[in-house]
Amino acid sequence: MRYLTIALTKGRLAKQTMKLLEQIGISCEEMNDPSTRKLIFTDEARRLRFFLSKGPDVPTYVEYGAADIGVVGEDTIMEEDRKIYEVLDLGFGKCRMCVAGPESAGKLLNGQQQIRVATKYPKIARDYFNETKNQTVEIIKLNGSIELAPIVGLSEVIVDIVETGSTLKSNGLKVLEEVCPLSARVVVNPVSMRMENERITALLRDMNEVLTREQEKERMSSAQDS
Ligand SMILES: Nc1ncnc2c1ncn2[C@@H]1O[C@H](COP(=O)(O)OP(=O)(O)OP(=O)(O)O)[C@@H](O)[C@H]1O
Ligand SMILES: O=P(O)(O)OC[C@H]1O[C@H](OP(=O)(O)OP(=O)(O)O)[C@H](O)[C@@H]1O
Repeated sequence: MRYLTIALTKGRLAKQTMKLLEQIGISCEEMNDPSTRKLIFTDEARRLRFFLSKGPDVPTYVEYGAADIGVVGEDTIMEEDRKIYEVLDLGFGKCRMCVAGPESAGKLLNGQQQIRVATKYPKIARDYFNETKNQTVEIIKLNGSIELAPIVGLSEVIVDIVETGSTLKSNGLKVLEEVCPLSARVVVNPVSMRMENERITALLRDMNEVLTREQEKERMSSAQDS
Protein backbone atom coordinates (compact mmCIF):
# COMPACT_ATOMS: atom_id res chain seq x y z
CA MET A 1 0.00 0.00 0.00
CA ARG A 2 1.42 3.44 -0.85
CA TYR A 3 1.96 6.15 1.74
CA LEU A 4 -0.66 8.86 2.10
CA THR A 5 1.20 12.11 2.69
CA ILE A 6 -0.24 14.84 4.93
CA ALA A 7 1.08 18.42 4.98
CA LEU A 8 0.49 20.32 8.22
CA THR A 9 0.88 24.05 8.91
CA LYS A 10 3.70 25.02 11.27
CA GLY A 11 2.96 27.47 14.07
CA ARG A 12 -0.41 28.26 15.59
CA LEU A 13 -2.39 25.44 13.98
CA ALA A 14 0.13 22.65 14.61
CA LYS A 15 -0.73 21.77 18.20
CA GLN A 16 -4.47 21.43 17.65
CA THR A 17 -3.93 19.49 14.43
CA MET A 18 -1.63 17.00 16.23
CA LYS A 19 -4.18 16.63 19.01
CA LEU A 20 -6.92 15.86 16.50
CA LEU A 21 -4.72 13.30 14.72
CA GLU A 22 -3.87 11.65 18.04
CA GLN A 23 -7.59 11.44 18.84
CA ILE A 24 -8.14 9.41 15.67
CA GLY A 25 -5.27 7.10 16.59
CA ILE A 26 -2.52 8.62 14.47
CA SER A 27 0.60 9.03 16.52
CA CYS A 28 2.95 11.94 15.74
CA GLU A 29 5.08 11.82 18.93
CA GLU A 30 8.34 12.24 17.03
CA MET A 31 7.00 15.46 15.54
CA ASN A 32 6.43 16.94 19.01
CA ASP A 33 10.15 16.73 19.84
CA PRO A 34 11.30 20.38 19.64
CA SER A 35 14.96 19.41 19.16
CA THR A 36 14.40 17.33 16.05
CA ARG A 37 15.65 18.62 12.69
CA LYS A 38 13.80 15.88 10.87
CA LEU A 39 11.22 17.21 8.42
CA ILE A 40 9.10 14.18 7.64
CA PHE A 41 7.59 11.56 9.94
CA THR A 42 6.13 8.16 9.21
CA ASP A 43 3.35 6.08 10.74
CA GLU A 44 4.35 2.70 9.29
CA ALA A 45 1.32 0.83 10.59
CA ARG A 46 -1.13 3.13 8.81
CA ARG A 47 1.14 3.87 5.83
CA LEU A 48 0.99 7.62 6.52
CA ARG A 49 3.66 10.32 6.22
CA PHE A 50 3.47 13.81 7.72
CA PHE A 51 5.43 16.98 7.38
CA LEU A 52 5.20 20.51 8.75
CA SER A 53 5.60 23.42 6.39
CA LYS A 54 4.89 27.15 6.23
CA GLY A 55 1.14 27.77 5.80
CA PRO A 56 1.26 29.25 2.28
CA ASP A 57 3.26 26.24 1.05
CA VAL A 58 0.62 23.70 2.15
CA PRO A 59 -1.79 24.37 -0.80
CA THR A 60 1.20 24.20 -3.16
CA TYR A 61 2.26 20.73 -1.94
CA VAL A 62 -1.35 19.56 -2.18
CA GLU A 63 -2.00 20.97 -5.68
CA TYR A 64 1.09 19.23 -7.07
CA GLY A 65 0.21 15.96 -5.32
CA ALA A 66 3.42 15.99 -3.22
CA ALA A 67 0.97 15.84 -0.32
CA ASP A 68 -2.41 14.10 -0.69
CA ILE A 69 -3.98 15.98 2.21
CA GLY A 70 -3.24 19.31 3.93
CA VAL A 71 -4.34 21.22 7.02
CA VAL A 72 -4.27 24.98 6.54
CA GLY A 73 -6.08 28.22 7.42
CA GLU A 74 -8.92 29.28 5.16
CA ASP A 75 -7.17 32.65 4.72
CA THR A 76 -4.23 30.84 3.11
CA ILE A 77 -6.52 28.77 0.87
CA MET A 78 -8.21 31.96 -0.37
CA GLU A 79 -4.93 33.78 -0.88
CA GLU A 80 -3.10 30.95 -2.67
CA ASP A 81 -6.06 30.04 -4.92
CA ARG A 82 -4.76 26.56 -5.82
CA LYS A 83 -6.60 23.74 -7.57
CA ILE A 84 -7.43 21.73 -4.47
CA TYR A 85 -10.58 20.47 -2.76
CA GLU A 86 -11.55 22.02 0.56
CA VAL A 87 -13.28 19.16 2.34
CA LEU A 88 -13.58 19.75 6.09
CA ASP A 89 -13.93 22.67 8.51
CA LEU A 90 -11.91 21.77 11.61
CA GLY A 91 -13.57 24.44 13.74
CA PHE A 92 -10.31 25.61 15.36
CA GLY A 93 -7.95 28.43 14.36
CA LYS A 94 -11.03 30.63 14.38
CA CYS A 95 -10.45 34.29 13.56
CA ARG A 96 -11.74 37.00 11.16
CA MET A 97 -10.25 38.70 8.12
CA CYS A 98 -10.86 42.41 8.67
CA VAL A 99 -10.22 45.86 7.33
CA ALA A 100 -8.74 47.79 10.26
CA GLY A 101 -7.22 51.17 10.92
CA PRO A 102 -7.62 54.26 13.07
CA GLU A 103 -11.29 55.09 13.65
CA SER A 104 -10.85 58.20 11.48
CA ALA A 105 -10.10 56.00 8.44
CA GLY A 106 -13.65 54.62 8.50
CA LYS A 107 -14.85 57.48 6.29
CA LEU A 108 -12.32 56.50 3.58
CA LEU A 109 -14.12 53.18 2.97
CA ASN A 110 -17.03 54.71 1.10
CA GLY A 111 -15.92 53.47 -2.31
CA GLN A 112 -14.84 56.90 -3.58
CA GLN A 113 -11.35 57.29 -2.12
CA GLN A 114 -8.09 56.04 -3.61
CA ILE A 115 -6.47 54.63 -0.45
CA ARG A 116 -3.45 52.49 0.40
CA VAL A 117 -4.06 49.09 1.99
CA ALA A 118 -1.19 47.22 3.68
CA THR A 119 -1.56 43.46 4.02
CA LYS A 120 0.02 40.01 4.06
CA TYR A 121 -2.96 38.96 1.90
CA PRO A 122 -2.86 40.98 -1.38
CA LYS A 123 -5.31 38.76 -3.26
CA ILE A 124 -7.93 38.76 -0.50
CA ALA A 125 -7.54 42.54 -0.07
CA ARG A 126 -7.75 43.24 -3.83
CA ASP A 127 -10.81 40.99 -4.29
CA TYR A 128 -12.55 42.60 -1.34
CA PHE A 129 -11.96 46.19 -2.38
CA ASN A 130 -12.29 45.77 -6.16
CA GLU A 131 -15.08 43.19 -6.37
CA THR A 132 -17.08 43.42 -3.15
CA LYS A 133 -16.74 47.16 -2.54
CA ASN A 134 -15.94 48.38 -6.04
CA GLN A 135 -13.26 50.69 -4.61
CA THR A 136 -9.93 51.21 -6.37
CA VAL A 137 -7.06 50.88 -3.89
CA GLU A 138 -3.29 50.55 -3.87
CA ILE A 139 -2.26 47.28 -2.21
CA ILE A 140 1.05 47.24 -0.33
CA LYS A 141 2.33 43.73 0.48
CA LEU A 142 3.94 43.27 3.91
CA ASN A 143 5.17 40.12 5.64
CA GLY A 144 4.21 40.71 9.29
CA SER A 145 3.48 43.29 12.01
CA ILE A 146 0.88 44.70 9.62
CA GLU A 147 -0.58 46.97 12.33
CA LEU A 148 2.50 49.18 12.03
CA ALA A 149 1.53 50.39 8.56
CA PRO A 150 -1.22 52.91 9.43
CA ILE A 151 0.69 54.07 12.53
CA VAL A 152 3.78 55.12 10.59
CA GLY A 153 1.83 56.39 7.55
CA LEU A 154 2.59 53.60 5.08
CA SER A 155 -1.12 53.03 4.47
CA GLU A 156 -4.51 54.34 5.53
CA VAL A 157 -5.88 50.90 6.47
CA ILE A 158 -4.80 47.25 6.72
CA VAL A 159 -6.42 43.95 5.81
CA ASP A 160 -5.39 41.38 8.41
CA ILE A 161 -6.44 38.60 10.73
CA VAL A 162 -8.14 39.56 13.98
CA GLU A 163 -8.55 36.97 16.67
CA THR A 164 -8.87 38.52 20.16
CA GLY A 165 -8.50 42.10 18.88
CA SER A 166 -5.74 42.81 21.40
CA THR A 167 -3.06 43.67 18.80
CA LEU A 168 -5.38 46.27 17.25
CA LYS A 169 -6.34 47.66 20.66
CA SER A 170 -2.73 47.94 21.84
CA ASN A 171 -1.95 49.98 18.76
CA GLY A 172 -4.95 52.31 18.84
CA LEU A 173 -6.63 50.66 15.83
CA LYS A 174 -10.14 49.32 15.29
CA VAL A 175 -11.95 46.83 13.10
CA LEU A 176 -13.58 48.98 10.41
CA GLU A 177 -15.17 46.22 8.28
CA GLU A 178 -15.27 42.43 8.42
CA VAL A 179 -14.23 40.63 5.21
CA CYS A 180 -15.06 37.07 6.33
CA PRO A 181 -14.83 34.61 9.23
CA LEU A 182 -11.99 32.03 9.06
CA SER A 183 -11.01 28.65 10.48
CA ALA A 184 -8.63 25.78 9.79
CA ARG A 185 -9.58 23.47 6.92
CA VAL A 186 -8.60 20.10 5.47
CA VAL A 187 -7.70 20.22 1.78
CA VAL A 188 -7.21 17.31 -0.62
CA ASN A 189 -5.51 16.83 -3.98
CA PRO A 190 -8.25 16.12 -6.59
CA VAL A 191 -6.42 13.12 -8.13
CA SER A 192 -5.70 11.62 -4.68
CA MET A 193 -9.38 12.05 -3.83
CA ARG A 194 -10.22 9.76 -6.75
CA MET A 195 -7.35 7.27 -6.47
CA GLU A 196 -7.32 6.93 -2.67
CA ASN A 197 -10.96 7.72 -2.05
CA GLU A 198 -11.59 4.98 0.49
CA ARG A 199 -8.62 5.81 2.76
CA ILE A 200 -9.11 9.56 2.53
CA THR A 201 -12.85 9.33 3.16
CA ALA A 202 -12.21 7.09 6.20
CA LEU A 203 -9.72 9.62 7.63
CA LEU A 204 -12.13 12.51 7.09
CA ARG A 205 -14.97 10.53 8.65
CA ASP A 206 -12.83 9.76 11.76
CA MET A 207 -11.86 13.43 12.11
CA ASN A 208 -15.44 14.54 11.67
CA GLU A 209 -16.62 12.11 14.36
CA VAL A 210 -14.12 13.52 16.88
CA LEU A 211 -15.11 17.10 16.00
CA THR A 212 -18.82 16.36 16.32
CA ARG A 213 -18.24 14.67 19.70
CA GLU A 214 -16.24 17.67 20.96
CA GLN A 215 -18.84 20.16 19.72
CA GLU A 216 -21.52 18.15 21.49
CA LYS A 217 -19.46 18.19 24.74
CA GLU A 218 -19.01 21.97 24.45
CA ARG A 219 -22.70 22.44 23.77
CA MET A 220 -23.62 20.36 26.85
CA SER A 221 -21.21 22.21 29.13
CA SER A 222 -22.34 25.65 27.96
CA ALA A 223 -25.97 24.57 28.41
CA GLN A 224 -25.09 23.53 31.99
CA ASP A 225 -23.36 26.87 32.65
CA SER A 226 -26.34 28.93 31.57
N1 LIG B 1 -4.35 35.45 15.83
C1 LIG B 1 -4.06 34.84 14.71
N2 LIG B 1 -3.14 35.37 13.89
C2 LIG B 1 -2.78 34.77 12.75
N3 LIG B 1 -3.33 33.60 12.32
C3 LIG B 1 -4.27 33.05 13.08
C4 LIG B 1 -4.67 33.63 14.28
N4 LIG B 1 -5.60 32.84 14.80
C5 LIG B 1 -5.76 31.83 13.96
N5 LIG B 1 -4.97 31.94 12.88
C6 LIG B 1 -4.86 30.97 11.77
O1 LIG B 1 -3.63 30.27 11.92
C7 LIG B 1 -2.94 30.20 10.66
C8 LIG B 1 -1.45 30.09 10.93
O2 LIG B 1 -1.03 31.22 11.64
P1 LIG B 1 0.48 31.41 12.08
O3 LIG B 1 0.55 32.71 12.81
O4 LIG B 1 0.98 30.21 12.77
O5 LIG B 1 1.19 31.49 10.70
P2 LIG B 1 1.57 32.77 9.90
O6 LIG B 1 0.58 33.87 10.15
O7 LIG B 1 1.79 32.34 8.48
O8 LIG B 1 2.87 33.15 10.69
P3 LIG B 1 4.35 33.46 10.35
O9 LIG B 1 4.33 34.46 9.22
O10 LIG B 1 4.73 34.03 11.68
O11 LIG B 1 4.98 32.14 10.03
C9 LIG B 1 -3.39 31.43 9.92
O12 LIG B 1 -3.26 31.22 8.51
C10 LIG B 1 -4.85 31.56 10.35
O13 LIG B 1 -5.68 30.76 9.56
O1 LIG C 1 -6.43 39.76 17.35
P1 LIG C 1 -5.19 39.18 17.96
O2 LIG C 1 -5.48 38.06 18.91
O3 LIG C 1 -4.32 40.22 18.58
O4 LIG C 1 -4.37 38.46 16.79
C1 LIG C 1 -4.13 39.09 15.56
C2 LIG C 1 -2.67 39.27 15.30
O5 LIG C 1 -2.02 38.00 15.16
C3 LIG C 1 -1.42 37.90 13.87
O6 LIG C 1 -0.10 38.27 13.90
P2 LIG C 1 1.07 37.24 14.24
O7 LIG C 1 1.13 37.02 15.70
O8 LIG C 1 0.90 36.00 13.38
O9 LIG C 1 2.36 38.02 13.83
P3 LIG C 1 2.76 38.74 12.49
O10 LIG C 1 2.30 40.15 12.67
O11 LIG C 1 4.22 38.62 12.43
O12 LIG C 1 2.05 38.06 11.33
C4 LIG C 1 -2.22 38.87 13.01
O13 LIG C 1 -1.48 39.28 11.87
C5 LIG C 1 -2.47 40.00 13.98
O14 LIG C 1 -1.39 40.87 14.07
